[in-house]
This record gives sequence, C-alpha cells and structure tokens, in this order.
Amino acid sequence: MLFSRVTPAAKRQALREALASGPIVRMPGAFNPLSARLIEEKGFEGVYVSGAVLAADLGLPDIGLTTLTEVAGRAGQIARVTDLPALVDADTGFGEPMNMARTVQTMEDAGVAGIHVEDQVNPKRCGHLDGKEVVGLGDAVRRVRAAVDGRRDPGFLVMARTDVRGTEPGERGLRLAIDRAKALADAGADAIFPEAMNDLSEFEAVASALDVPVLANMTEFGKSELFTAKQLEDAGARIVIYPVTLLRLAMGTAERALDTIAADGTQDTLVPQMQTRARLYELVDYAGYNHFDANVFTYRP
Ligand SMILES: C[C@](O)(C(=O)O)[C@H](CC(=O)O)C(=O)O
Ligand SMILES: [Mg+2]
Repeated sequence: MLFSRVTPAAKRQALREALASGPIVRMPGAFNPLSARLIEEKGFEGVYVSGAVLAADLGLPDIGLTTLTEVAGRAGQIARVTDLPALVDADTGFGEPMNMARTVQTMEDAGVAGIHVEDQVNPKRCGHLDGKEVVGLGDAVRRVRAAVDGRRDPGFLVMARTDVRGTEPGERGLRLAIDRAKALADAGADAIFPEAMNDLSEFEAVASALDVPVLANMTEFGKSELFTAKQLEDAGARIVIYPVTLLRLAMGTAERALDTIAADGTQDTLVPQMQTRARLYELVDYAGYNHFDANVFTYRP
C-alpha cells in the first residue's frame, strides 16, 4: 500500500552511501506524493522536493513566501509514500540561525533524508535569475553551523547551497563561489550545491576543489545547459536534480488540453495521451487496500 516501510534513518544512510560511491544520484522533483511513486518505479535513486514547485503549486512566486510548516508538511507527504530518500529545498532556512536549527529538526520529523540551505538574502529568488544578493560569509557559515548542530540524526544530510556564482560574472565569480563553497564545507556542510554554473568546466572546477559531494541543478530555462547525467558524473558531480521538470511538463500538457477542450468542446482526442484509470489505480495500489476490505477494489479494466 501507499506508504514506505523504510525508516527515515535507513533512507538517510542509503543516500549517504549512494553519494559516497557508484553512479551519480538522480533526483527528479516530485510535484506531489503520487509523482514520487512514479519516480521510484522508474528506477531513480531519490526524489527532490523543490521550493519553486511548492511555491508554484500554491500559486506563489518562488521568493521565500512559503513557510517551514508548509514545506515540511508537503515534504513529509512525499517522503512517506516512497522508499527513496527525499532531498528538500529549505530556501534560506526560514529565519535566523536559531530558526535554522528548528528547520532541521522539523524536517527530520517529516522523515526526509536531507535539506539544502542557501546563502541568499531574503527575499530570495530563483537561483537562475539575475540580480541576486547573498549574505556575508559569516552569516552563511552561521546558517550551516546551526543546521549541523541542530540535527539529532547525524545521518541527516545538510547541504549548503551557494548562490555566489550568479552575483559576479566571469572567472572571478567562479573563484568566489569556490571559496564560499570551501568555507561552507569547512563549517560542516555534508554536500555543496553550487547554483547557476555556466558549463561543465565550472562543475568540474567546484567538484575538484571540494572533498564533499557536489550537486548539479539541471533546471530548464536557466543559466546551465542541460547536460546528461553521465556528463555531470564525469565532471565530478555526485547528485543531479531535475527540480521543476515534471511540473513544467504537466502544466504544459494541462494548458494545451484546456485549449483543446475549449476549441473542440471535448477532450476526446486527448484520451490516448492520458494516464489510464488502470495505471493510476496501480500507482496508488488500489488493489492492496483489499487487505482491509475485499469489496474496495472492484475495478476491472
Ligand atoms: C532548485 C530550485 O531552488 C528549486 O526551488 O527547485 C530553483 C529551480 C528553478 O527555479 O528553476 C532554483 O533556484 O534553481
Ligand atoms: Mg529553490
């Protein structure tokens, strides 16, 4: 049935082991619990819970309006239906360092495997937009230290994201981002998310300068080209996220479908593109609930 029997501690361990060796860890963004089921079935190693998706889902821009309670609630709903580890976007930590400690503990309680916290000022914005601002090194380090000190499960992954790359163009921006990443790793971050890298050589430069795993963000319509998992792995990245991909595809399809219904007066031509009723029931394990009540699953395709 639709819940995971793998404990949060075991999921955290699995993520750490996968990051330490073997192929790159691929994490598509789950825009809801159901899509997390699909991600697991298709053989991915983890699910990503995107702040941009969560905000968009609520009809909000991704500028730090969502609350810890909202994000942890949704992340927990996603984590409970999959055996995969979930990595959650904790934006700037939902407050000052003191809040950061509480953020980590709330995320632990939600059963997720780890979070990333970024060094942008509030209000934050998408890491691939221009005009971002970051906090000073001292504040960025304090956020990471508070997260690391606040966690109760040492297996819980605290990833530090730096948005410094996007604040300065050229070679200097990259150098500053690497320096910041090193300092955040020294402060105790288990992994680094260097945001808005321009090309593969930049991922390579960051990964080779650090002893901790590095994440590559393959968001569409951003600063980075869309590299393959293999290319990123060869460049030294240990984890790749496709944060908004499924939502963008689903919304693209929804928009076109509405146009078709409005134009034709029926959705009839769209039915072959749809996930069938049978497939949906399979994903939610409708039949499994018969264990409690044999009259529940009466559907025959
Ligand atoms: C990864 C990210 O933080 C997210 O919230 O998913 C975003 C993605 C996006 O807006 O495309 C980001 O800042 O890169
Ligand atoms: Mg985000």
